[in-house]
Amino acid sequence: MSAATPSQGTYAALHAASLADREGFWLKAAAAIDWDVAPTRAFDPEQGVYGRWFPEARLNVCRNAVDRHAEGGRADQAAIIYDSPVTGTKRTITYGALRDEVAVLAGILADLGVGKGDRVVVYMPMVPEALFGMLACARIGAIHSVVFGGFAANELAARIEDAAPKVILAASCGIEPARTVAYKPLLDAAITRSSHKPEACLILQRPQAEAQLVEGRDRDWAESVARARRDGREAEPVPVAATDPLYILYTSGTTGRPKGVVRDSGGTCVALAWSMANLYGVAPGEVYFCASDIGWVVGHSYIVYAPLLHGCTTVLYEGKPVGTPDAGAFWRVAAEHGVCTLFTAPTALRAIKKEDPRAERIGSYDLSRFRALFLAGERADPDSVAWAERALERPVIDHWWQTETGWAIAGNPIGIERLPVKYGSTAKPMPGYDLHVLDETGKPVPPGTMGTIALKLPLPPGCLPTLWGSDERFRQSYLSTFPGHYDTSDAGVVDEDGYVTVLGRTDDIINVAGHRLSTGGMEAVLASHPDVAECAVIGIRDSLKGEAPCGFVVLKAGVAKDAETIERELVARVREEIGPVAAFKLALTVGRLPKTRSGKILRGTMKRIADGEDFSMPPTIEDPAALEEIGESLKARGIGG
Ligand SMILES: CCC(=O)SCCNC(=O)CCNC(=O)[C@H](O)C(C)(C)COP(=O)(O)OP(=O)(O)OC[C@H]1O[C@@H](n2cnc3c(N)ncnc32)[C@H](O)[C@@H]1OP(=O)(O)O
Repeated sequence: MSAATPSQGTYAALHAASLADREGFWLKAAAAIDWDVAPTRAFDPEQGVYGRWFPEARLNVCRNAVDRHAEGGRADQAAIIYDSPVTGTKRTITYGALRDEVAVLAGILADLGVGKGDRVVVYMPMVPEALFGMLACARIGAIHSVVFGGFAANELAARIEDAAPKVILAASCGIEPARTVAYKPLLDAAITRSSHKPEACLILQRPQAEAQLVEGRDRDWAESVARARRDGREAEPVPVAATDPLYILYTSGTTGRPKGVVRDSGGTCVALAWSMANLYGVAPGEVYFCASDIGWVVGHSYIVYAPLLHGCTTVLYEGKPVGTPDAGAFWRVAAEHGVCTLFTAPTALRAIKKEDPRAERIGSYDLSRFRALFLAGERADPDSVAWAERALERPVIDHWWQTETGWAIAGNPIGIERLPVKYGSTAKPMPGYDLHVLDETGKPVPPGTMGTIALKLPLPPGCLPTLWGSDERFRQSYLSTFPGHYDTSDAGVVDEDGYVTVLGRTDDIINVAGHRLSTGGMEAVLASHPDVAECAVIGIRDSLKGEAPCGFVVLKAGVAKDAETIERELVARVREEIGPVAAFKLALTVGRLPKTRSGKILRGTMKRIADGEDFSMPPTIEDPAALEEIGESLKARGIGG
């Protein structure tokens, strides 16, 4: 069995080598993967939109993540530890058992007519069957598209419409600490709204809320598995091209439908296996705990694929950082399962810090095997990083990546060399990333100067090669602003030492509790209210969630309904249309929106006012009094200076 071992050399030497000798660097990393046809070259610049990784190679991702470990001495090692405080359940699934579960489910999918290249939507909470489903797709070369459970039917419908799945895997419900979320009515509504209809849905019935099955379309998961086992039905891994898609994961677009980020098979395996040893410093056989959700890219990469590709045990945690039952939950899990590395979002850390400011709960647990805490998903505030360092007495490492990249753009590769931590910075670019900070004309800015962070093409393995069904949208969205570069749409600086600091988005995306959300999408929902004439949504600073959305609405002339009722309706409407994950709780009725003389709404200045920051009056403002009115309406709700 091959498994990535940490690369020799310093960070600087490796990063330089990855750019100077792309072929040599990534072909060496590719040795960690079992190929059906091994790559003879790493990159073909002539294929795809900007080139493709491992163009002639073939492999099966599921075989690499499961079978080779089951057959290579890890059959009795835990592959997945499911720990669910919300249901009071714990379950350990060995690599041997995982192989069986996945092979049977893959057989069921194949019997439902799913084959190589077909799409399967997965709308499931954090249960082992969701992972079985993802891996079963990979086993037969089907493309999964997981949709986060906190999205409403409309968002699910948009994803079904775009991915056109043959089959949908779903659970009857998800379990939030305060309520059971019935998934099935959302699924049924989404299928009704979508013009594309799946041929079948496989429904995992959970006892907390069993679902009504639709005859002729829905099948019971447990019954299907029992039947397949009885019939000895299993599917073997199907080799696919390294360039074939492994999955599609949708992320908020600035306008209109969500963008289907495509992840390929070969590059993903190589990059993720490399990252486990070199970035996270984790060895095969160790226990890795990524406290995110399989609906996000972090969950795809570091709950499912990377730990399993690397022969680790992955912890699948169905709970929250606080309240299930307390702020010691993560430390309890880490101690109980012998976790070496925890990866979570800064918002989770802030929630723990708020409830247990003196970090007293940590002392109740044996964290002797715990080595490092990694943070990503949003900017990590220095206070929380310093708090965690003091409390854990371990490295706390912020790193930066995007749904599009699938793994870290910048980080502190403790498997190679531990770089000094600079609070607020995500350290240095990872191998393969040729990172530049550019001004609006595309010229590099001097160190320490803010600009847009752009990545010179090609992107390294594991990053998106395109958007599902639209090379043109991919080019327009990411490659057109700075020719020859991928535009991250994140603003930031690189300092004299090469440290990267990400400061915020350059588009209308906001980050709420580590969730990337489009303010444009929320504005569309507000504007659809019959009483709303115009609106603007901004992200305002939130001590817990990083940012929280705030909507300003101007009502149509002659509306008789009181503003408070309309504001309540608007909050409900966003929850209904986008989902609870939008965390849209604040709508403010104002007399007018501040605009430039050319009619552009001054969202940036409104945000500075809401965040209590100094601002200068934009010289092109139509009427300065409109900004004062925004300040007053915020102040009336206790927001801003
Ligand atoms: C690096 C590339 C990336 O950025 S990938 C994305 C990385 N981001 C993450 O991993 C997300 C990190 N955040 C979290 O895990 C959560 O926000 C944590 C910190 C645990 C807090 O969770 P919670 O208390 O539920 O707050 P929230 O803001 O997430 O939730 C808002 C409302 O949505 C609901 N919700 C949440 N998850 C689900 C779900 N799976 N199914 C159904 N509903 C869900 C929550 O219950 C909450 O609802 P409510 O408004 O309180 O009623």
